[in-house]
This record gives sequence, C-alpha cells and structure tokens, in this order.
Amino acid sequence: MPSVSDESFRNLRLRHPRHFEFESVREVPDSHAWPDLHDHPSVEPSGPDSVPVVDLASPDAVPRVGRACEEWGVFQVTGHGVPSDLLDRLESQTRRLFSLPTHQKLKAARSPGNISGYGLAPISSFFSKLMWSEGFTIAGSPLEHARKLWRPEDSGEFCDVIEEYKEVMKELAGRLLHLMLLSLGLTEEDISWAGPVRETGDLPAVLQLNSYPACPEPDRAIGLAAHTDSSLLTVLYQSSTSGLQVLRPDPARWVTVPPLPGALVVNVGDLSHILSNGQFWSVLHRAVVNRTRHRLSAAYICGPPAHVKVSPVDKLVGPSEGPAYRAVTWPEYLGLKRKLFNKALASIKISKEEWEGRSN
Ligand SMILES: C=C1C[C@]23C[C@@]1(O)CC[C@H]2[C@@]12CCC[C@@](C)(C(=O)O1)[C@H]2[C@@H]3C(=O)O
Ligand SMILES: O=C(O)CCC(=O)C(=O)O
Ligand SMILES: [Fe+2]
Repeated sequence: MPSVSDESFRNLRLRHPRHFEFESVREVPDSHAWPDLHDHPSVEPSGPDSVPVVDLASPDAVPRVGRACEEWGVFQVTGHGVPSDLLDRLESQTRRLFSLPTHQKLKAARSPGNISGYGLAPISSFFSKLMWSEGFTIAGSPLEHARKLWRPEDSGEFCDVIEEYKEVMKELAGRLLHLMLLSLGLTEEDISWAGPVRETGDLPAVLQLNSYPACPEPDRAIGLAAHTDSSLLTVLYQSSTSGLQVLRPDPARWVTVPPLPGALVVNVGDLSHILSNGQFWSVLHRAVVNRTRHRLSAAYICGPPAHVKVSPVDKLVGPSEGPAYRAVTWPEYLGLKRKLFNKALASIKISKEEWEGRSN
C-alpha cells in the first residue's frame, strides 16, 4: 500500500474533504479507490479455513484458547456470559451515534494529538487513499463526547450503555488474559503485574466504535486497512453483516470471520505476541465493505497498566535463543505504532546476532 509523509497527507486532506457523505454517492470516488485490494484471494469460512470458536464454559477452554492464539491469533468466544440484550443496546446506540448528521458528529471530532473522538481511523495517515468508514474512539468517560452530540436529556442512554459495556468487557478481558496466560503454562508469579490486575480487574482499555456504510462498489474500497492491534487483546463485537477478514499464510488468503449470533471475536494483539516471545500471533486483519448493508463493530482494545514494561516472559525464552523483543510500555508501543504503523513490532525485534553480542 502506498504510504505518505505527513506533508503529503496534509495535502491529501486539502484535496479531499475530510468527511464526505457516503450515502450520497453512486460510485467510489478516486479519493476512496484503493489499487491493491486483491493482492490475495478472499475466501469464505469452511473446513480448515474456519476461525476457531471456543466455548468459555467448556472444560477444555484453556488448551483451545492456547491453540487458537498460536495457530490463528484470533478466535470467537461463546459462553462468555455477556447478556445479548447489552450487545443489542450497544449496537443500537452505536447506530444512533453514526446516524447523526456529519456536522453534529464533527462537534466531537478527535483533535490533533488526542486519542478520543470522532473521525478517520488513526492509521489513515499512512495511506494516500481514504477508507470507507467512520470511527469513534472512547478513552475514559463517554460523557465528554455525548454532551457535545446530544442535549443532556438525550445523552443518558448512550452513556449508560457504554459504561455498562465497558464494565462487562473489563471483566471478560481479564478472564481471557488469564486463560491465555494459563495456556502458556504461566502463573501470576511469572508476570509481576498480572496478579494485581486480576484482583482489581483493572486492564486499561479504549473502546473503538466503527461504522462501515454500504458501498456501491465494494471491490474498490476498504473499510479498515490491514493492521494488527496494538493491544494485549481486543474483544470485537460485529453486527450481523460480515466484513472482518484475517490473513492466513501458505498460500496467503483473506479468511472471513463470520458474525455468529451472540459470539464475540478475540484478536491477539502485538503486546501478547511480545509477552509470549512470539508464541502467540498478533493477527493481521482488515474490514471489507458491503454493497447494500451498513456494518457496525465495536472493538474493546485493552492493554496493561501504563507503567508496565511488557517483555518476553523469562519462562518462555529458551536458554540458547534469548528474548525476541525489547521491553516496552503500552504508551511507548502506541507511539511506535503512530510513527511506524505495521513496522512497529519489527522495530523492537532483537536479532539473534544482537542477542549473542549482548550476552557475550
Ligand atoms: C489505543 C489505540 C489503539 C488504536 C490507536 C488508539 O490510540 C485508538 C484507536 C485504535 C485503533 C482502532 C482502529 C484500528 C487501529 C489500528 C487504529 O487506527 O485505531 C487501532 C489502533 C491500534 O490498535 O494500534
Ligand atoms: O470492524 C471490524 O471488523 C474490525 C475493527 C478493527 O479491526 C479495529 O477496530 O481495530
Ligand atoms: Fe483491529
């Protein structure tokens, strides 16, 4: 994919309006037409091309989670205990948010240097073409955003649902992380910050709401370009329209992750890849768009407490091989991602020669 410098991105922004009315166009304009979308074939899920589904209530949840994280870097969970009416209310409030007129949504636009707010996906700055989507990032309380969008009497329901969803996700993300660590044969003593986090249930997180309007020429546009998540793990709710695809190797192909009623998708993030010394795989994924259906998703992106240095756990590092990655905090890693995008992980890789040089 073409990548652009800050300067040419500023020019791009000047050439193309920052926000455009997706619903009003009959064809994909040049600003949103991506040249290399069909570098690999897209395949529908079937047989070995089906993303694993793990029932968290089953007795073999730990090995299944472990296998999915190693072999796929993504899985769907059922038996998670998240009430289906909460998922319905989240979807309907997300729909209500994105249905607001553009000028209204822009009142809560993400300002430069900020994580939170309405706008293009932060990774947009790496591409010369625009994506067929809008996003809303909520870090912290939803109230500061809601009061820019609605009158006080109209914002309560949005805030209540987001707060409730974040509480439930915090608990689920903690549980999933615990299962992932157990599957690696780790206990809380092996990771100094994991014990306190389990007690307080306090994994910091960001909630990313995504909207992918119907697109008249879905083969020419992309909803969200291929990326890995800069998290420990991401729990994704997707509405009933499919769009999420993950890259599988040998031969390279994009496999669809179908929306299963009541299931949630879990992506292994880059920080779990680091922590597991590369045993878990942070999956490259993207969102494609649909000709007739508007799609929504909500990604609960969680990482370790800000001060924690994440590094390969000693127990997982073979005596002769050394750690494969340098230690980073979550904020440091997000900074690398903002600068280097999909090369962030490679930028902290320790080569074998470097390790041998250091240990001699
Ligand atoms: C904490 C973060 C992860 C994220 C960048 C962000 O600062 C807030 C939004 C996140 C998101 C969601 C859509 C895809 C993604 C790559 C992006 O552009 O913004 C992720 C970022 C990430 O995981 O690196
Ligand atoms: O909408 C989707 O299916 C993917 C969203 C995603 O990858 C993200 O928000 O990081
Ligand atoms: Fe993602």
